[in-house]
Amino acid sequence: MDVSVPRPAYRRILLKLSGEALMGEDSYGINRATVERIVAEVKDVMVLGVQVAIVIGGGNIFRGVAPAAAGMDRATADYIGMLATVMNALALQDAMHRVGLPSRVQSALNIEQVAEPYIRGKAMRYLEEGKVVIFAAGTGNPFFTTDTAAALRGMEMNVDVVLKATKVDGVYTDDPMTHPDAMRYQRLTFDEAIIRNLRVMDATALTLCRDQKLPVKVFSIFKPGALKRVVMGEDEGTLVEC
Ligand SMILES: Nc1ncnc2c1ncn2[C@@H]1O[C@H](COP(=O)(O)OP(=O)(O)OP(=O)(O)O)[C@@H](O)[C@H]1O
Ligand SMILES: O=c1ccn([C@@H]2O[C@H](COP(=O)(O)O)[C@@H](O)[C@H]2O)c(=O)[nH]1
Repeated sequence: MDVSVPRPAYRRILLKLSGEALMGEDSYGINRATVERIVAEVKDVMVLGVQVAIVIGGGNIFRGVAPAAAGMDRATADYIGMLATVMNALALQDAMHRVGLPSRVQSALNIEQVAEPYIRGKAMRYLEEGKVVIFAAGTGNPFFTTDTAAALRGMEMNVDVVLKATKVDGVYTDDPMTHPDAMRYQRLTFDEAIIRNLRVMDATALTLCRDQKLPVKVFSIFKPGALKRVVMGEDEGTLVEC
């Protein structure tokens, strides 16, 4: 009889949390119950000994390319978008603190009264100490996205995988929100995702991950227990790899 306990498939992960995932059923902002549920899911994988770094999006508050930003200088709109991710990061950290999950926020924009600056070595040490590191303000540069920040920080942190937690349960042949007949891939290559313009993740992020051979798993953060199933290597979401 095999009594071995199943072990996580990954030692260190970069979880990209869509800002919109924090809205829950609301149409805007941060839904407290939703944040608490996501934090509980993160805690479930931390107790398995998995090191967790998070890049948080800002789409629930502000997007540089959204209609709300129309007419604005693009770089200014993007800085507003990055500041939105800082708000999400603080809300996430607060919820982690309330359940005793140690975490640190590091910001790519200098905002030292609010969050530590991004320092790679320090972030690595926090991960080794079992703290969640939440990366805020994306890459710190306008004209980028938090998906690209996830690829970048994932590479810098030497993670095993980028887990893109979003509203849909994987990569589809077309946007499933607008094409209900679209089919989900179980796995596909970066080149296929880029050539077919499957916009679940932006092309810059996909290219970075492809070049560094960093796999990406796309899954739904709204599906209870999905994060743990992904971490345990179970069949969940879509794997994008070389
Ligand atoms: N081929 C595709 N397969 C799956 N999803 C797709 C595809 N094309 C477009 N999408 C859309 O991509 C979206 C993923 O975006 P998500 O909300 O995670 O965006 P984000 O910009 O990373 O996050 P944020 O909400 O923080 O701005 C899904 O809502 C989905 O509707
Ligand atoms: O590196 C970055 C990351 C983000 N932005 C701006 O922030 C918003 C919100 O990020 P999402 O990835 O859409 O969640 C984004 O639309 C950009 O305006 C940025 O400029 N640089």
